[in-house]
Amino acid sequence: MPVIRNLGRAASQLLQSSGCGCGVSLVPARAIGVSPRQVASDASFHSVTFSESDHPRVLITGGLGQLGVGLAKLLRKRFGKNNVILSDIRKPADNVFYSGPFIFADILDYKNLREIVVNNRITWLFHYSALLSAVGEANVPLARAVNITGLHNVLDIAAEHNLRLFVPSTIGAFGPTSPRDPTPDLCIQRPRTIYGVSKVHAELMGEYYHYRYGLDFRCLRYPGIISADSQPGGGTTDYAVQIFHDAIKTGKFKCYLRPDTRLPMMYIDDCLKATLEVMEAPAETLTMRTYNISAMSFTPEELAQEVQKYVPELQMTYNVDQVRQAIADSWPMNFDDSNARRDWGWKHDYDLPELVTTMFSYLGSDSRIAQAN
Ligand SMILES: NC(=O)c1ccc[n+]([C@@H]2O[C@H](COP(=O)([O-])OP(=O)(O)OC[C@H]3O[C@@H](n4cnc5c(N)ncnc54)[C@H](O)[C@@H]3O)[C@@H](O)[C@H]2O)c1
Ligand SMILES: C[C@@H](O)[C@H](N)C(=O)O
Repeated sequence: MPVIRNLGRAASQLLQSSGCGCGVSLVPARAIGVSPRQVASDASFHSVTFSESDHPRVLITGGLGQLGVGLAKLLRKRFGKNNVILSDIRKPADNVFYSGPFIFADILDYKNLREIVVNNRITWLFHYSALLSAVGEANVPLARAVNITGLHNVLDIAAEHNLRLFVPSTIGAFGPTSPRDPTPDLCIQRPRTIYGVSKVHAELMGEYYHYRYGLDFRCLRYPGIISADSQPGGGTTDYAVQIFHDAIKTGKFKCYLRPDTRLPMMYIDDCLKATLEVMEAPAETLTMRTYNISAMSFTPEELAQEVQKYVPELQMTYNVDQVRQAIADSWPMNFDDSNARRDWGWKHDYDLPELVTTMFSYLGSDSRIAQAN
């Protein structure tokens, strides 16, 4: 690491002393200039007033997906409601809109994103916008735009404005030639989805900006995330959320992955806790900028067995979707997160039994569950 950091320093010193008079900056070139469009700070969202405090002022992009609303809730508890702005290109539900500041932000609109950061004096950015693995394969040009061009916009704005930037990566950043059981932080990464390719790109670009421009980039590779009060956005691990809803509603679940498909998974509270922890970790504790995090790993068959403790009559059938099966077969089965545990004390709270108990207690104990107990 120090070698690379020194390389970056040496390169900028070389440029600065080159005598070209071109005033080489440590931030990306397009980040220098004046935004032609300035809007009033409260023009497009409601009731945002920041109190003077040491708290970071946070922007979450792509915040209306499976993870963003929960993240906003956690961050608002910690930093104050008005210090956390949720954003997306979709219309928020009433309860989300009235729970704190919300703003329209399209990450493909560089100038607008920059205005939002400037006008709201943003200091931390959580970049959640993305097209996930399955929807990415269904629309590669859009996935490329959102996941790669959008990331470039975010990186430049973050570097220019000295933001602490969190970008989630994924188990999908690995591929069939990666070691799969377990998968360490540093190994071959040759994913075969546009989602995975874009996430490896994000990891590498973020780390490059860190060493080249001093950007405070932090990245966790999430497993498949399981949540009760938000729906997944079109990934390969979505079955592990849907099974709970279908078990309760119909007592039947048709799984699109083979029964023995093992993937790393995590309950949403652990995922969001890890995200906040890595953002708050002192920089000197981070020996890396991209970490695996892990909690549990299971197959559809094992999940069904655990669900059947609550819904014994659950009928699980399989109708394999070749696209998602091929993706899952190329992903890690178990994730090695020993570096996160060592460096900043990562520790998960939920294993499979606690996950299933928590999901059923959130989703309501209807007659099926009552009968089982
Ligand atoms: N959910 C998981 O299991 C999981 C696992 C690993 C990594 N991640 C990563 O975490 C992040 C959040 O995941 P999620 O599950 O909430 O995703 P999601 O698909 O549920 O939500 C993504 C959001 O991005 C928004 N978006 C799309 N195009 C946009 C644009 N041009 N500008 C702004 N927003 C745009 C969408 O409207 C959507 O609300 C993603 O980066 C994802 O790759 C998620
Ligand atoms: C694993 C993760 O990145 C996402 N849930 C997907 O399946 O695409």
